[in-house]
Amino acid sequence: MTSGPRARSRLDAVLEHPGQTLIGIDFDGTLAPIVPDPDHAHAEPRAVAALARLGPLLGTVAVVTGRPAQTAVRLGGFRGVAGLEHLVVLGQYGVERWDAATDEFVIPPEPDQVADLEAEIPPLLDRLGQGAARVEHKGRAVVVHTRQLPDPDASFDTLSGPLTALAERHAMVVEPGKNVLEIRSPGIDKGVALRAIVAERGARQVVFVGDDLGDLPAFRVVDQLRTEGLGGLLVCSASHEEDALSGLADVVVQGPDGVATWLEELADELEARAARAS
Ligand SMILES: O=P(O)(O)OC[C@H]1O[C@H](O[C@H]2O[C@H](CO)[C@@H](O)[C@H](O)[C@H]2O)[C@H](O)[C@@H](O)[C@@H]1O
Repeated sequence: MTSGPRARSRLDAVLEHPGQTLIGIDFDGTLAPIVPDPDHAHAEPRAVAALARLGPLLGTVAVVTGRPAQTAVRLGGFRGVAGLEHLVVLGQYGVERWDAATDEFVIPPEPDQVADLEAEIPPLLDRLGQGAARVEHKGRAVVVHTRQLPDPDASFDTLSGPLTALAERHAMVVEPGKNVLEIRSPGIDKGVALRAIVAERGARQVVFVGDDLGDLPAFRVVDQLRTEGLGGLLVCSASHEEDALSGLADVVVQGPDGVATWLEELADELEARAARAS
C-alpha cells in the first residue's frame, strides 16, 4: 500500500485514528480517468464503491475539485450512494460546496469580469490559429482545452502566454493543467479549501490524493499541517502527462485505476481492524 518506512508510519497514524482522519480527493485524473471530452468524464466505479466503504469509517471524505460542484456531483454519481451520506464536494477549487447530508449546494454569485473575458476568447483563439480549441464555460471560470487539437502540447504553448495576458487584464489568473488552461479568480485554491475543511471538521490526520498542478497547493498544505502537529499522507495518481506531484508523495499509484485499488486496500485494512476490535 505504501512505499518506505516513513510512508508506512504516516499510514499507520491514519489506520490507528480513522475517526479523526479526513481524506481529500481530486476528481479528474484521480477519481475519474482523463477523457478527451470533459462532459464524458465519470468517476471510476471501483473508487466510488471504496469511498462508500470508507465513508462510515473515516471522519470526513471530501472531493476537492476544479469542477463546478454540481458537475462533480453529477459526473461522480455521488448523490444517494449508501456510505457517502456525509460526503462533501468542494467545487471550483473550494468556492462552491455540496453536502450530501442535506443535498444543498452553496454557489456564490459569479464574478462580473468572467463574461467580459469570455467574449474575448473566440477572436483570440482565431487570431492564434487555434479556433478549434474547446472552450468550457464554468460560470465563474473558463477553461480552454487543447487535448482534442492535432498537436495538444504545441497548442498549449501557443495559448499559454496570450491567455495569461488576457487573464491579467481582467484581474484573473491562469491555472494550467493537463492540456487545459483555466482562467479563474485569484484568492482561493485547493490548499485554502483543504485547510478550511480540516479546521471545520477538527481532523487530526489528513490524506490527500491528487494528480495535477491544481493539486499542488493541497499537497503543500498537508506538508504545513504536518509541521503544525497533524498527521499527513500524500498520494499521487501518476500519469505520463504530469510529474510534479510524484516526488512529493508518500504513495505513488498508476492513475485512477491505481487510486481505486489503493482505496480498496485502505478500506480492507480499516474494516479488518474494526472487525477485530468488535
Ligand atoms: O481538479 P480536477 O478535478 O482535477 O479538475 C481539473 C480540470 O479537469 C478537467 O480537465 C481534465 O479532465 C478532462 C476530462 O478528463 C480532460 O479532457 C482535460 O484534458 C483534463 O485537464 C476539467 O475539464 C476542468 O474544468 C478542470 O479544471
